[in-house]
Amino acid sequence: MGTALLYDEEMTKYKLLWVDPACKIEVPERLTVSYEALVRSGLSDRCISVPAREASDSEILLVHSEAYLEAVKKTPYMTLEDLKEFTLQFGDVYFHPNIYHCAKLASGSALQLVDSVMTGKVRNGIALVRPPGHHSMHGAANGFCVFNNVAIAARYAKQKYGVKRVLIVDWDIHHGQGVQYCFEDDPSVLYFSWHRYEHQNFWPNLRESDYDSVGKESGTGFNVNVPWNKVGMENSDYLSVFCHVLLPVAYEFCPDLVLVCAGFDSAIGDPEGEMCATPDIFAHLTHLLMNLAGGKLCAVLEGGYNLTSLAQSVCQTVQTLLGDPLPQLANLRGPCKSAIESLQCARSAHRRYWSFLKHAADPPMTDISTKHIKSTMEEEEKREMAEEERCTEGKVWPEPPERLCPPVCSGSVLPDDVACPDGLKRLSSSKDLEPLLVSKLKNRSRTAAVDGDGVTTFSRLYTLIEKLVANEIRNGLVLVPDVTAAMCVVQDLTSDLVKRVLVVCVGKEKELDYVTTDGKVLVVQISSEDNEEQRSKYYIPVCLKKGCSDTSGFIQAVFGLLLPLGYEYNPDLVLLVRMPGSGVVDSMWQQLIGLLQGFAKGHTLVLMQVNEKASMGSTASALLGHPAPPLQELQTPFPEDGDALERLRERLQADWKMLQTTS
Ligand SMILES: NCCCNCCCCCC(O)(O)C(F)(F)F
Ligand SMILES: [Zn+2]
Repeated sequence: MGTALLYDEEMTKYKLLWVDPACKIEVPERLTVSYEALVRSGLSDRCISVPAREASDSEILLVHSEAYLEAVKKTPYMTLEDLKEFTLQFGDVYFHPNIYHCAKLASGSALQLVDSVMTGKVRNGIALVRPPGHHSMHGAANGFCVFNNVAIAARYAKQKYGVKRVLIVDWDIHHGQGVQYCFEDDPSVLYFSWHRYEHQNFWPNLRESDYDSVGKESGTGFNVNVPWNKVGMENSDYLSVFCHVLLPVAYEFCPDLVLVCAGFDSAIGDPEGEMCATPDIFAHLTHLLMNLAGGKLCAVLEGGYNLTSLAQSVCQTVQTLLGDPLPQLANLRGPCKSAIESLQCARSAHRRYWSFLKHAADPPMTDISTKHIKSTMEEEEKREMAEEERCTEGKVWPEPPERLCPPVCSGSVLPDDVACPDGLKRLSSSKDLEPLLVSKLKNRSRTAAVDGDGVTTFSRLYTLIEKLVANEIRNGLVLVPDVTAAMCVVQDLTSDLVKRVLVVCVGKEKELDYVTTDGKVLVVQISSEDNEEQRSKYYIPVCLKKGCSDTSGFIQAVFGLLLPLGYEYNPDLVLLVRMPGSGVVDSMWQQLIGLLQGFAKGHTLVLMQVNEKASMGSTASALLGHPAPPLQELQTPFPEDGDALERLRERLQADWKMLQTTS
C-alpha cells in the first residue's frame, strides 16, 4: 500500500495584511517550498495524491463551539479594520478574508487523510496544510491556528471508524495546548508533546505545559509533556525522549491509529525553536512510529519557519513514509544534562501510570518546574549574552544524505530443499571463496558446517554480505543448519567488509566466543540466561527471567537498551540471530526486525536455523517492509526484569551515553 499526499495551493492564498512581528513568520511560502521540494525530488510522484476538501460544520463542531464557528464564518466579509479588530481577541494569530476557507481545507485535508488510511486505500500519508491547528481551542483561535486539524481528525476517526485508541505525537517545537485541553480527560486519546519551555519563559508560557500535566480524571496518565528548558537540543536528545519516554508508553497504549502534529520548527535553523536537530532526524522519528497501529500513520503539517530546513524535513518524513532506507545518524553523543532532567521528570511523573516506566528513578533533586521563579533573571541575562552566537540565521547544516533504494530489497540464502518465501530473491550464484578464506573458515568454525555444501552456503552468504555492503540488496535472510557456527563465520566474512557490526542475539547461546574488545562488533543478547559475569562494553547480555516469550520484558529491553545502544554504536551492518528455542513471539520478532531497519541503512542480515523455518514467512514480511502486527495487550513486565534493566543501564551509561535517563 502507498503513501497519501494532500496539498492544495488554495491554502497558500492568505497572508498577514498588517504589521504584527509575532505573526510575520507564518507565510504562504512555507507550503510552496515544502510541496516544491517534494516535486523536485520526485517524491510527490511516488505518493498517491488525495484531494483536499472543506471540513463541514458538523466536523468542525467535533472540537469547536458553535459561537466560535459562527464568528469565524463572518470573517470573509469583514473589512481590514474589522479583521484587525476581530483578531485582537485572540493571541498571536491573524485573520484574512480567505483564511476561513483555508482553515476548512486544512481540517478537511486531515479528514481526507484519515479516510484514506482507515479505508486501507493507503498505508500512511501526510497533509501539507495551513493554517496549522494544534494551538486552537474550543472557542478560540491561537498561535496562527484557526481550527484544530489534528484534534478534529482524532474525534472524526473515533466517530466514523470506531477507532478505540488514538496516539497523537506532537513533535512541533511549541506545545499544542489546544490538543491537550481537548483530550486531557480522555483515556482513548494519548497526547505526547515536547516543546520549548525554558521554565515557562517561552510562548505560550503556560504552567500546564510542564511535565507534571499528566491529564485529569479518567484521562490521567494520557497526557505526556516533555519540556525543553534549554535551546540547542540535538538529535541525541530527541531520540532519547522517543526511546525512554514516548515509545514504551506508545507500545503499552497500543493505538489503532497514529496522528502526528508534524511541525518542523523543531529542526535546526528555525527562528522559533532555536534547536540543532538536523532534518534527517524526522526520518527516524517517523520510522520509530511506523510499526504502531499496523502502520496507520497520518502526519499533518503544523509549524516550521526556516524554509530550507522545513523543506528538507518534509522530504525526510515523506521518504520514510514511502519505505525508503533511513540515513545513518552520525556521532550521537547522548542527551545533554537539561534533556536528561526533562526526561527523568517526565518518566517519574508517569511511572505510576505506565508499567514500562514503573522502574523510573525519582525526579532530579532540583525539581525543574519551580526553577523558573529564581532563574528568570539569570536566564534573561544568559539569553541576552548568548543571543548572537545562537542566531539561527548563522546556522548551517549539511544537506541530508541521499537515501538510495537498493535494486533488490531482500535476498535469501537457503538450503536447496527449502522454498524461498515470496518476495525474497534467492542467492544461488555463488562464486568460489578464496582458498585462504575457506581454510580460515575451516579452522574457525567448530562444526563440520563448512563441509561441501557448507562451503557453498558460506560462499552464498559471503556474496549476500558483499551485496548488502554494496547497497545492491537492502537486507537478507539466511537459513543454516547451525546458527552458532554460522555466527562465527559471518564475523570472519564481515570483518574485512564492514567497520561495525551490531549483533542482536535472540535466545540463549551455549558459549558465545564472539566477543571482541576492539569495538568492531557489539553483541546484545536477549535471553533467559544471566551471563552477567561475561558482560563487557561490547558484549551486553540482557536477562529476561521468563525468556524471550515475555513480550513485555522484551519490548522494554528493546527501547530501554537495544535502540539507544544501536543509535550510539551506529553500525554498518546488523546481524539478527534467532537462536533455536528462543520462544520469541512472532509479532515481537517482526516488530524487532522493523525497528532494527533504522540502523545501517536497513542492512539487516537475519540468521535462523533450518528447524525454525516456520517463522520464515513473518520474517520475510518484516524484511520486505510490511508493518508488523500490533503486539497484543502487554502485561506488566516482571519487576526483577525491570529492576535488572535499570541497574544494567546505570552500569553501562558510563560507556554508552544514550542509555542515560538520570542526571
Ligand atoms: N517570535 C514570534 C512569537 C510567535 N509566537 C507564536 C508562535 C506560534 C507557533 C505556531 C506553531 O508553530 O506551533 C504552529 F504549529 F501552530 F504553527
Ligand atoms: Zn510550532
